[in-house]
This record gives sequence, structure tokens and C-alpha cells, in this order.
Amino acid sequence: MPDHQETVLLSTFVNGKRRVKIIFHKGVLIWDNNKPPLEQHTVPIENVLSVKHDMSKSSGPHLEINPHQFTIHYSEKSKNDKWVYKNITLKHSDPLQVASWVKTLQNHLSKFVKRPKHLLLFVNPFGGKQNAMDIYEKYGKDLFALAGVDVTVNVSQRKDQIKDFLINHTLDMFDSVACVGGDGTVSELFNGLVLRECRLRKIDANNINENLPKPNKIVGIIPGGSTDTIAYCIHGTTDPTTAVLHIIFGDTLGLDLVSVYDERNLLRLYASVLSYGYLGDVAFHSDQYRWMGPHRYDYSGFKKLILNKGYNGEIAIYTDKKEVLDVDCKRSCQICTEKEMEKGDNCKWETFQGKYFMVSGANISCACSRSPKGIAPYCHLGDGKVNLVLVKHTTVLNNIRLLLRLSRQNAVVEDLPFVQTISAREFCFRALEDSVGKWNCDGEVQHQANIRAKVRCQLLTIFSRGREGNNSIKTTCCSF
Ligand SMILES: Nc1ncnc2c1ncn2[C@@H]1O[C@H](COP(=O)(O)OP(=O)(O)OP(=O)(O)O)[C@@H](O)[C@H]1O
Repeated sequence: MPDHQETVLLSTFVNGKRRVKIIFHKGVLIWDNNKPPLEQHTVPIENVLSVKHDMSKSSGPHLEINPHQFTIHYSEKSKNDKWVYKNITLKHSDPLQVASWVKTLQNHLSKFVKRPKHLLLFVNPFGGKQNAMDIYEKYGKDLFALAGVDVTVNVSQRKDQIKDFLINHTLDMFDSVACVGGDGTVSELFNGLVLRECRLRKIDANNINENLPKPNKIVGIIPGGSTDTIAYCIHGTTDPTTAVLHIIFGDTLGLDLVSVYDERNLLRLYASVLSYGYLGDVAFHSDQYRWMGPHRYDYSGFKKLILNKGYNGEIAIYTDKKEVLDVDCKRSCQICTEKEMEKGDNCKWETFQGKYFMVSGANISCACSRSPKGIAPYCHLGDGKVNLVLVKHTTVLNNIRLLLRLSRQNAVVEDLPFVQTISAREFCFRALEDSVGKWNCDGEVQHQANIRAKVRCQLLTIFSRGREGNNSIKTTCCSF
């Protein structure tokens, strides 16, 4: 097979009523645009989903291959980290020309061995607007078929069914696993995969000193929940087509997971945030109002904001460097690439006490459509650290300032005088009062107040090319 860099194809085809000169060289397709601006159209082969002969009606009942025509199915970056699907159909009177293009491009695509072939896709029909199946049917099904991904759909019937399935069933026939759902669904997915690996390798998941094993399945995340923070932070958008395309591309990145323990057991792993006080109470309270859809967070958020409860607690952090650098985590992030190798040998424990409105251990920025920068804007996907965001108990007015900052496009909360952000590899929290709060763990309520959390560097491998950032979105406030 000719090398990616050396292949040169140059032909003139017919597309509709016009002639198109197209060249394939150094892994890039180039042709002239048919509409203004009349510049050249450039598509790298890694953005091509598939190349297929077209089918046409035969004399019999079946369709047959049209030897004179083929279609290139590809994707292009649009605005705000979105990717869109496109295609171009090319016709030639000489079938050898067509066959040569189809074969050469298909050969190049076959080199992308990390692209999924057999995908197990979980659909949560309960979360978000309860339309996860429609999202798959509308945005996923045809694109996966076009890209030759064989999808097995499993619709969850109850809470924790996805997790239980992954722990106990054989997955040998799948190379990757994905879900359509919100953060709670993604959480079921990676908790199931990690616990499965522990079971297979006889590792005691409840022992905090154990190295948790990396799941051998790559994970795809298609947003279909209410906030979809994890999908947003990974892809830079909650657009389902973009998420599907990221799975098809087959490019991956490493995502840290944080394991949370009480005195004896592993409670769960999380990917976005573990938050005590305000956000824990909002998660607990808002679940009763699930019928409101995503607005339940605004309603509960506002109520808890006015109530302005404070929580006394003791926090211990394990860190070698407390300061958080003002560096965004973007596509091909240098910090995540370097930090994967770091062991953190010089870490020390440090303890402090206080009365807090909210204590959050963010594993990712937690940006979402409600909070474009997130509570921890400079938190990295795979640097082996959490950003602990401590919000002191203060006035209702200051709480409103905090939430307004969170809802703004270009504002961060870190410089508010009652907010402190600390980088840590592990942290413990102990409630110092009888009336304890709850934790919000990836949107799910965790009732144990006294916990210990440990970051597991890049434990999960996710299908994504990462985000570019600089998105502009309209937001509402009160919850995030
Ligand atoms: N068939 C089901 N019936 C009831 N609950 C389910 C079912 N399948 C999954 N679940 C649970 O539904 C809950 C909500 O799902 P999910 O978190 O995906 O949606 P969401 O809360 O609307 O979105 P987000 O977390 O992004 O705000 C999760 O706790 C999940 O474990």
C-alpha cells in the first residue's frame, strides 16, 4: 500500500452540474468550492468518515453499485467547538478513475485502527428531557452506520443497571463503550468499567492504597442529560453530532477520575465535581422536582441561595504545589501530557478549618452552558490533580456575586475575596457539627459527610479530540 504522504491522486469529476478538480496529496483532499467564497476546500483524511460507491436502481428489485459515482463523507469544524457532517458526490465516465479513488481513500482510512468498530451504547431514557433514544436515532444512528461502526444499543431499565451490566457481563465482542445521557449516566459507565477491571484482576477497590486498574475499553460520551458537564468539558460543546463524530474519529484523551471513600469503603468514582454544602443541597433538593427538567436546578438553586446555610468543616489536602496556574486545558494540552508521568513524591498533608457555604473538589473545569468558565476554569482533564474551591460562608449578596460570576462568559470566581482555590492530589473532609450537609458527586447525592478523595491520573480513556475553547454562549444563573 502506498505511503500516506506519497500518494497523489488528481482527477476532474462532475459534482451536480459543475466540474470539480480534486487532488489528494499528503493525506489531504483539496477541491474548489462551488459557492462563494471561491477558495479551495481542504479536508484532511482524518476528518473523513467514509468513502463509498453510490448505489443506483438496477433492473431487478435490488440496488446495485454505480461504478461511475462515489461519495466522500466527511466532517468539518464549525463554530464554538462544533463539528458538522458534510459530503460530496463525484461522478466520472471512467469507472477505473472512480474505483482508484475509492480504493485509495479506503486504504488510508483503514490505517486509523483506533476508530471503533463494535460499540456498546447505553441509552438512559430517564435523564434530561427523557429523549436520549431520540438523540441517538436522530444524531447517532445514521452517522455510525455511514462510518461502519456496528452499534449494539442497550436501554437502561433502572438506576445502576448500566454499572451492574458492565461489572458482570462479558464485553469481549466490543472494542468500546459509550452512552447517551447526562453526568449520572457517564458516572455509571466509568464506575462500572473500573469496578469490572478490579473484579477481573482481583484488586480490592475499597483499599485507597491500591492502584486502580485502567479499563481496557475506550469510552464515548454523547450528551443527553440536563447539564452534561462532562461532555461539555471534554468536547467544548453539548452538540450530540459533535460527540458522535468524536467517537467515529477514534482520537482519544486521558481523563482523571477521583475515587471517594468513607472510613471503610469506596463510595464511588467521579469525573466532574464533588461538592459539599450549597451544591450538595441543591442536588438533594432538586431531585424531587425532576418533572421540571433542567429548570429544577434554577428553582432549588435560588431557594438554597437565599437560605445561605454555612457548614463547619475540617479539610486536609495532600499536595506538592497549592497554587493553580492560569492555563486553560485545551486540545493537545501540554500540562496533561507532562503530568501523566509525574508521581508527586514531594506531597505533604496540610489541614485547616472554617465555615463554608460550599466546598468543591473539581476534577474538570465544570464548564457547561450555565457556567461558561466553570467553577474551576484552570482545572485540567488529565493532570492528576483536583482544584479544591473553598467558598467561605458570607452574605447572600456575596453568594449572588459568586453565581453571577459563574454565569458570565469572561469572569472567573477565583479572585473573589471569599473564594480560595487550591490544587491537590488528595483531600479529606470532616464535618464539625451535628447537622451535616450532603455531597453532590457528579450530580448524584452522596449522604456520607466525612470522606476522603484521591485523584487517579488519566484512569479513563475517552474518545475526543479535545476542545479549542473561546465559545460564546448565553447563560442563566442560580445553579451551575
Ligand atoms: N431507566 C432508568 N430509570 C431511572 N433512572 C435511571 C435509569 N437509567 C439510569 N438512571 C439514572 O438516572 C439518573 C439521571 O441520569 P443523568 O444524570 O444521565 O441525567 P440528568 O440528571 O438529567 O443529567 P445531568 O446529570 O447531566 O444533570 C442517574 O442517576 C442514572 O443512574
